[in-house]
Amino acid sequence: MPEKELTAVILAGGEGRRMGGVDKGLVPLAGKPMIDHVIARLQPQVHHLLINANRSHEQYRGLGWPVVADQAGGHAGPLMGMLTAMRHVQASRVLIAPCDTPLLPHDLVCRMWEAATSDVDIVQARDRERVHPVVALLRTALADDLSAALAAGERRIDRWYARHRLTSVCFESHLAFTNVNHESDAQALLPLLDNSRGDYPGA
Ligand SMILES: Nc1nc2c(ncn2[C@@H]2O[C@H](COP(=O)(O)OP(=O)(O)OP(=O)(O)O)[C@@H](O)[C@H]2O)c(=O)[nH]1
Ligand SMILES: [Mg+2]
Repeated sequence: MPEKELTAVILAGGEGRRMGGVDKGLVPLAGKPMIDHVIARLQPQVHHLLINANRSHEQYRGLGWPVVADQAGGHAGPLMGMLTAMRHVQASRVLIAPCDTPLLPHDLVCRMWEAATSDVDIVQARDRERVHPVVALLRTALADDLSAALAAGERRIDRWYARHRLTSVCFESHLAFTNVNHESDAQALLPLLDNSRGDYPGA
């Protein structure tokens, strides 16, 4: 079981360029903002949620969770969202997830937590085909190291992860990490969204 104060930080700080510059977390999907689907998946699994966004703060706050902007502007990418998350959370680990993966596993947190042994700094999610590094459980004590890496120009998650004690947890369903990058991805997801048990067709 995760420690009492585990927080999930949902990264919604991107520019949504492949969708014409929209605020992806707020794009309507099956009648609610995309990030609401992510919240619905994560809320039962953690103790607190935090939304990391760089615009539309009023709307995000309206969803009922605190909202924090990136520590430094300039759209430095997901690593900057991760740094922001680490700086805002007191606990030793923080769970990170993107705002555009509405089908996250129901057992995400407990499986990631199990893998976060004392000799592991970073747990990332994977399926049988690929890793999903934006779904991760990070040791918050890495904040200074990440801050220095970002200041030195690092923007690649995989390269920063590789400098630390990293492990992966494999989830069976590749659909669980389906993410929305284009308008057509959102359409393709619609039939899967009402399957609340998480055993998706084709999984
Ligand atoms: N905090 C923060 N999060 C970011 C930033 N850039 C991307 N993200 C988040 O990282 C996750 C994965 O990013 P993408 O799927 O590339 O989303 P995006 O950058 O908004 O979209 P594109 O502009 O089309 O690449 C999403 O949850 C984004 O919100 C950033 O500069 N800051
Ligand atoms: Mg991007």
